[in-house]
Amino acid sequence: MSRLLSRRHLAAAAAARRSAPLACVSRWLHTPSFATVSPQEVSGSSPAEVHNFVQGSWTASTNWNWIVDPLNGEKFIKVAEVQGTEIKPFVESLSKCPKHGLHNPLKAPERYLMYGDISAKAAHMLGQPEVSDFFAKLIQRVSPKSYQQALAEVQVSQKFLENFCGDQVRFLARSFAVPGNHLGQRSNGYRWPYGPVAIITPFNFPLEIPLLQVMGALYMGNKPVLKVDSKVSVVMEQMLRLLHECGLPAEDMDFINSDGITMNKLLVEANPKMTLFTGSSRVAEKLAADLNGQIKLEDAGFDWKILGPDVQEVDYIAWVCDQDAYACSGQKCSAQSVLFMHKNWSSSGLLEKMKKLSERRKLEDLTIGPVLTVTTEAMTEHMNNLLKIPGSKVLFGGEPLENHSIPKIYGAIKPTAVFVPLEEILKSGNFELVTKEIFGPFQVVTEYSEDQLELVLEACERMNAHLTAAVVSNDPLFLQEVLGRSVNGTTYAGIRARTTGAPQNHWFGPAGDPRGAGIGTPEAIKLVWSCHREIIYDIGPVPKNWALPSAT
Ligand SMILES: N[C@@H](CCC=O)C(=O)O
Repeated sequence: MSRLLSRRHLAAAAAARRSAPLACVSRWLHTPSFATVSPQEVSGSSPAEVHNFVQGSWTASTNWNWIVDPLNGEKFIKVAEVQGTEIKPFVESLSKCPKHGLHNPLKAPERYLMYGDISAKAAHMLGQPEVSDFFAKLIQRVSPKSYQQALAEVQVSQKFLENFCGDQVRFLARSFAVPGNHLGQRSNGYRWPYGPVAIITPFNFPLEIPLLQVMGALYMGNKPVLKVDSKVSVVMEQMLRLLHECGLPAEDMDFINSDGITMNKLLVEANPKMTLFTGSSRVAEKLAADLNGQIKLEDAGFDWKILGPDVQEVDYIAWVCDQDAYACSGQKCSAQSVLFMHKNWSSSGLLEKMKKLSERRKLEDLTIGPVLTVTTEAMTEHMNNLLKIPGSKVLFGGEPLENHSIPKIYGAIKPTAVFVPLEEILKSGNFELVTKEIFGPFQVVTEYSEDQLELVLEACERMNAHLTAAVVSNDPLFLQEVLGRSVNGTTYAGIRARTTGAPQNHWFGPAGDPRGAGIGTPEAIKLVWSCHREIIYDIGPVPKNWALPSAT
């Protein structure tokens, strides 16, 4: 089936190349060898197809789910979504993997080296300009963001793969030994896989999140089934083809497209030993209950930034605020949702500069664009609710984007900032509303005076998701105070602090929740994708003078 399908694909691709006009031919010439789509060619008249991969083969399904182009509403990608009645091969595939995994420190250790080699090849391939360009453009088609933002995602993924070349995968599974109490006894601590696992990832980082998580799972010896939001799964489908070309064994992981209900059914039936979920808190809580807590989460964040009393580098900080709140149209789980500004900044011109920067953003280059999970009406309604709070006002934005063909199901709004007084934010009737995460280009701004830092810290304490944060100050005592009394998992501190743009070398993940997952670093991989196993060797000899003790 696999060969058949991929041959069929290649034939179709070749036919497309042959019949294409000259401009298209040159685009196809630049399409990488593993690819079955061309980012420039995908359209209503030439739709892309996304398949599933299970038990070593590419498969279709009885049902195609059409994805619409977020920029014009045209049906442009059809995804073979597995139905509830079709999950058997996926259940069987996962159950083929034992709990002790495909490899572990005492079984098939050569596979750690194999994954070092696969990573080296994949890093090299992804580093080729035509390949990174291919992925950046494909990301742009399904999760509209500027070319630079899309490319950054590819570069983070490429560097991550470089980090785990050579011996670096086996070093992830480094064990330790502690001397025992008597001759022949010692304890060894090992990083052990979970075996069959599942990964569910969202639309906003179509490559970075699924790739980093799936590779981490594989490195530690697990067999994952991966489900990416169907709106963007074409990107990871193409990446999987690249990985196969780089030597990823076909049986090591499965790739499924389905709706949430079918995925839930699969999880309940296949019973993976660990599920990693990245996405909304609502779904996260449901999964945690359905899967009896066998889950790790990287859920939403109402991420905050505090500007300290020392006003400096206003232009730079305005630019970072603009990037943090509005790059990718605010659709990063790390996006700045609230800005606490010390009163010293009021006369610095910061807010005017932020307004000017937000006005540079335009749909043509996707520096602002469609919001995939919140409609324009919902964002406007949220803003109007905030405006009912005494003392609140629109600082800038607040209007729908104009002259576009973004379909109604998606949102389209100008970068928006709403001011709400700090005392009002803290009132119990308002707090939930003000700290509701809007996954779009939307932030709340407030101000605090010297004696109100307590209130700011109280607000941060009362929030219930603690992903990223920024403390913008070079005052060491201020930093110490704020950092010592907060919990966010990825916190930037200092005058250049930001909330977004964590590369592969910064742990990225929430803190303050025992289910919190991380992504990117060796620590994140070890924590999420392996558990501790201790083997206590006690091989003797039994002392010559040993005598039977009395009963205890
Ligand atoms: N690197 C991205 C987050 C990726 C999510 O897991 C950011 O910093 O916004």
